[in-house]
Amino acid sequence: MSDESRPTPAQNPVAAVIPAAGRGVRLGPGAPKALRALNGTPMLIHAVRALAASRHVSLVVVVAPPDGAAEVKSLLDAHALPDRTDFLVVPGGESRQESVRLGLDALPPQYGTVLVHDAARPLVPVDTVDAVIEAVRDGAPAVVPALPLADTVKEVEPATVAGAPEPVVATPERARLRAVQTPQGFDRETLLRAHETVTGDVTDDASMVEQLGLTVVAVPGHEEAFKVTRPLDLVLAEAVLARRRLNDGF
Ligand SMILES: Nc1ccn([C@@H]2O[C@H](COP(=O)(O)OP(=O)(O)OP(=O)(O)O)[C@@H](O)[C@H]2O)c(=O)n1
Ligand SMILES: C[C@](O)(CO)[C@H](O)COP(=O)(O)O
Repeated sequence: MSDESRPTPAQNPVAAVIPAAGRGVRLGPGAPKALRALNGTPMLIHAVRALAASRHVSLVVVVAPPDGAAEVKSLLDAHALPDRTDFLVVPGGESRQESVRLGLDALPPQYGTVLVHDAARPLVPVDTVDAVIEAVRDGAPAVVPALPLADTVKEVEPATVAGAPEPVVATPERARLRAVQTPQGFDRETLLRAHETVTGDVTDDASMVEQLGLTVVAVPGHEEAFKVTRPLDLVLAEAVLARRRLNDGF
């Protein structure tokens, strides 16, 4: 798209969909993961603030646990959030993919750029959010924040019995691999088409766009955008928040 035909930021506002309807099975027993506290504040509130910190994001759609929409609305009302951002809450579904689709269904028509961000990545820095938005506004139909890997990765023949040794079948060249984070950013029409067209299990939204045959681009991610998945991740998240408080001097 030429610079002249590209919509200005005012003509193309950004909405963020935050799927937060997961149970958090890998985190262990307790409340749905997004509602668990990090330093006394629900993980979801951290994630909402992280996205609303971008001055480009004017709407955040939270996809709540299926029977938790009223609770999530009360949580949003009870916590300080930027006045310039609008908030919507919708109930989620059985899978991440279904929850994202339910969030997309709630989007008003004026939003041409859409971010999809895991509530489980509560500490993503605003610079990462803005880098994704900028790449979409520069014309990419789909953008992911991504980091190089620190471990060597092996492809295995998965064991049929848990804990049994698994034959290694390949070692992909690590320099070409990236660990992909969120927010993932999209031209709205592309993301809607992907969700209408692609069936089957996927683990992120960008891979649905890849299945349409379109190019997805990666921009630098951030180590603080990690996903809170297992109990040790909670320890790391609280340590990051403590470090931020020290650096901010309060
Ligand atoms: N039915 C679902 C499942 C997941 N998610 C959301 O998708 C994001 C990434 O999912 P994940 O980290 O796997 O969360 P859970 O599904 O809660 O984790 P687990 O697989 O351990 O249960 C999370 O913000 C989660 O709330 C969702 O909105 N709806
Ligand atoms: C979308 C995602 O965070 C990109 O890394 C990831 O695929 C989500 O996986 P999960 O198993 O649903 O947590």
